Amino acid sequence: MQNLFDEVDSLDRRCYDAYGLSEELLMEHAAEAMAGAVRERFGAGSRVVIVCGPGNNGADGLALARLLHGGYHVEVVLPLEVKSPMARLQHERLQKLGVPVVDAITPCDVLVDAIFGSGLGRPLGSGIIGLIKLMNALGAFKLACDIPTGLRSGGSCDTAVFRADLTVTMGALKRGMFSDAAKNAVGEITVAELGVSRSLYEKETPWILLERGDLRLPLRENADVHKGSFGHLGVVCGEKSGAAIIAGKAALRFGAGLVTLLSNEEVAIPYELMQSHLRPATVNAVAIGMGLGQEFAEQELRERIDNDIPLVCDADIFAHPMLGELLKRKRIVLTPHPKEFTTLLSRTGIATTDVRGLQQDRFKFVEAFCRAYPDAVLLLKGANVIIGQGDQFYVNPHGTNALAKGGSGDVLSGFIGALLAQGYTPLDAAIHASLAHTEAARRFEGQRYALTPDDLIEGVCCL
Ligand SMILES: NC(=O)C1=CN([C@@H]2O[C@H](COP(=O)(O)OP(=O)(O)OC[C@H]3O[C@@H](n4cnc5c(N)ncnc54)[C@H](O)[C@@H]3O)[C@@H](O)[C@H]2O)[C@@H](O)CC1
Ligand SMILES: Nc1ncnc2c1ncn2[C@@H]1O[C@H](COP(=O)(O)OP(=O)(O)O)[C@@H](O)[C@H]1O
Ligand SMILES: [K+]
Repeated sequence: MQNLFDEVDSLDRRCYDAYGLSEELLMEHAAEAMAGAVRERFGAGSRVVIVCGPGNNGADGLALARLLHGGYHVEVVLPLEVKSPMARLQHERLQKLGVPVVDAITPCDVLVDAIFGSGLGRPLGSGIIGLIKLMNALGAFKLACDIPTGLRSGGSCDTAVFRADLTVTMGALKRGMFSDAAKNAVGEITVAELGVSRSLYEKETPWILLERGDLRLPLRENADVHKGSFGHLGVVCGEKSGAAIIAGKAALRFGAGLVTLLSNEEVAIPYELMQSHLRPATVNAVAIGMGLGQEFAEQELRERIDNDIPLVCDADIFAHPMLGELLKRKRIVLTPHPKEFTTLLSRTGIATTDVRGLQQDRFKFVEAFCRAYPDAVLLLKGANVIIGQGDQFYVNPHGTNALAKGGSGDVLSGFIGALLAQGYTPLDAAIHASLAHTEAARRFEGQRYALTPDDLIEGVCCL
């Protein structure tokens, strides 16, 4: 797990006020970290073009130019007037060293974006937009200083955004770098320590980035066990039975001792799953919503979930009349995709927004929902999954675009249901099922376009 911050200004200030460090010292460390990243990947003499903006992001770039000049063939491009005091100081130093400042970007091995960082405060002008498009079209290795230019701190992107291969971010990980839109821009991310170790630079934060190694599988440790030891998941099987079948198969594969599809009529299902009209007494967790449609009358549905067993709720449940009733429950995991989350937000009166508005401010909307429903666990799907409960938030950035296919979400619901049935808390079930889901996708050996729900289900066999 790593910490995520919505701003680092207060962390920088603590370096000055509590640790007695100076802005210049922090900047030298920032530049040295980028220089290290270049040296690791490119030999002396390689061509490095550094595009520097008016503020301290530009100043970082100018300091980088000083560090590399002599060993590398460095050129600096200054599309805007150098403004901040630190940028002016670094610029003067470059002039004394004779580092070439050029008007146009020429072919190079490394292209560094130090135009804007955390200070991007208004929309990019057309000149900078054109420049970023040109930079993105170049074949060089692309390094972003702190944050790719065009990515705003809330995680939304301007008309153009620098598409980095590597972002060297200063001091700590910023939450905005883990929005869905940011995933196109940030590339690999490394954190530069700025003169004190990260543990001293960072403070407590409610936002956590999940790492692949955080995954806790439902391993079977005791020998004297039977199928009943691993829970019984009921999957409500509605109009589109395929969705419930996928979830059921996923749950069985992820360790649930028994899985029963709760259906209204006889449906053809794989032989390893069971089927029942009523909820068997041993069912200790229920998955509901996937492919539900209009199949059940409210009373019929209520009968299937009428005690306080944990639920995982997906898909059609967010538009269902019973939503309000379900949200009163204590043990519930909600797994909307962005469109479904806009429905959830509007039906709960928290916000009226469309998918575009939601995606521009995913973190804020998740916080607002979790404030209003502190018992519920919310898992907002997307390129970077957000999981929240109360005032604790986690981001799972490990999914790939191979998951962008019908049925991937049904598999996730099945995995969550399996962990609920095996006794995980709703929050742990959401976290570890999500990590298993993304890990299974990453380990798939075929092309990204080829991953099917069955591949994901098979994928959890060998994590
Ligand atoms: N504060 C610190 O202690 C450290 C800061 N560092 C660097 O400093 C950066 C932040 O520096 P700044 O706060 O100067 O911010 P930036 O360098 O990101 O940009 C601020 C400048 O750009 C202008 N600007 C903002 N949006 C614009 C737009 N759309 N079009 C044209 N001009 C625009 C502002 O008026 C201001 O002059 C970080 O991203 C990081 O790279 C690092 O050196 C590490 C230490
Ligand atoms: N580009 C992507 N990168 C990473 N994960 C993705 C991407 N697109 C979709 N996913 C994941 O795939 C799943 C899709 O779920 P959902 O849209 O509910 O599908 P369905 O309802 O068809 O099963 C979610 O877990 C989501 O986070
Ligand atoms: K930048």
